[in-house]
Amino acid sequence: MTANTASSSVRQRVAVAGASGRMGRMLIEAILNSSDCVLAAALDRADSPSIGTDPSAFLGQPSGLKIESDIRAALAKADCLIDFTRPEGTMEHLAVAAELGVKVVIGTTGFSEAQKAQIAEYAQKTALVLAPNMSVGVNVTLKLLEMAAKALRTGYDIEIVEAHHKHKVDAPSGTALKMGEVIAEAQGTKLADRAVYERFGHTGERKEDSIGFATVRGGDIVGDHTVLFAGTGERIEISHKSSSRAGYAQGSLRAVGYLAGKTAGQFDMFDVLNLR
Ligand SMILES: NC(=O)C1=CN([C@@H]2O[C@H](COP(=O)(O)OP(=O)(O)OC[C@H]3O[C@@H](n4cnc5c(N)ncnc54)[C@H](OP(=O)(O)O)[C@@H]3O)[C@@H](O)[C@H]2O)C=CC1
Ligand SMILES: O=C(O)C1=N[C@H](C(=O)O)C[C@H](O)C1
Repeated sequence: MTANTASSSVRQRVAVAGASGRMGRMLIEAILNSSDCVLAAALDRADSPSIGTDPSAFLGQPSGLKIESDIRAALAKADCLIDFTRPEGTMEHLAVAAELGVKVVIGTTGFSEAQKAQIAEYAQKTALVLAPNMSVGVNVTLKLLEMAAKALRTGYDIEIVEAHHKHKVDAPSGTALKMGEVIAEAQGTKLADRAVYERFGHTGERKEDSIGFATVRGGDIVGDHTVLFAGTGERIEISHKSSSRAGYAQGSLRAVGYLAGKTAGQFDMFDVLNLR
């Protein structure tokens, strides 16, 4: 069977960057099974062994497309790019998308502050969604954290623990950092003034008002996040655990649909899911 790649006027034509990556494959599967999107192009780096192969061959379901490396040619065929790659790759792709007015859903994590500022500038030229976690469950968890952080402003020490697979290259995860930002903001503060990313040796007592981060890496853990509010005589733990990447892909497709009516501006999953 030839998969869902035939063009239709109402369906969003989607290009996927990092097509042979963990999320790239998940996204391709989700698009091929979607009635709202068609797979318009699949991208990988020029030196990737995947170039020239069918992006859905791994599903045993040919798409009729070939993975390519020319971002400009790929985006000429698309309404929206979904990018889960690395910060440097996303920045390169975004420059071209902004020039061509192609919308972008960015799932990549690990951006520097300078890169985030550059993304905000590109958002003046095209519409984009940037979120470190596209899953509905994680974004609802962020809202729960906002509420908890307001109610537990004093008397509770906050620690964020995240666990991911052994191939993950950035730490703490983008989601853990976002959790820290949401909590700090709900408490009228800035994460940069409170974050403690490392502890080793004779650290002294816990710094008052700090938000601590701990990172676990191993095996095939998809993504676990726990925020601990540790008080005196009690503690509250708010956890989210992903057992599949499908939720990230489904959230990304919702973001594509959300952007369909937009021409410029930066949005996140709170906008897409109407959680703001
Ligand atoms: N927002 C969310 O919901 C989620 C975000 N993520 C984030 O998405 C990103 C990708 O994760 P994952 O799929 O696991 O990673 P993978 O390493 O499995 O896939 C990354 C893909 O991007 C390609 N790539 C790497 N560097 C570049 C570059 N400079 N230019 C173009 N393409 C590049 C890789 O190609 P090659 O193999 O040749 O290097 C590969 O195809 C990470 O930042 C991760 O944190 C992940 C899951 C959910
Ligand atoms: O690299 C991953 O796998 C994931 N990365 C994102 C992050 O850094 O928060 C989202 C999810 O946790 C999976």
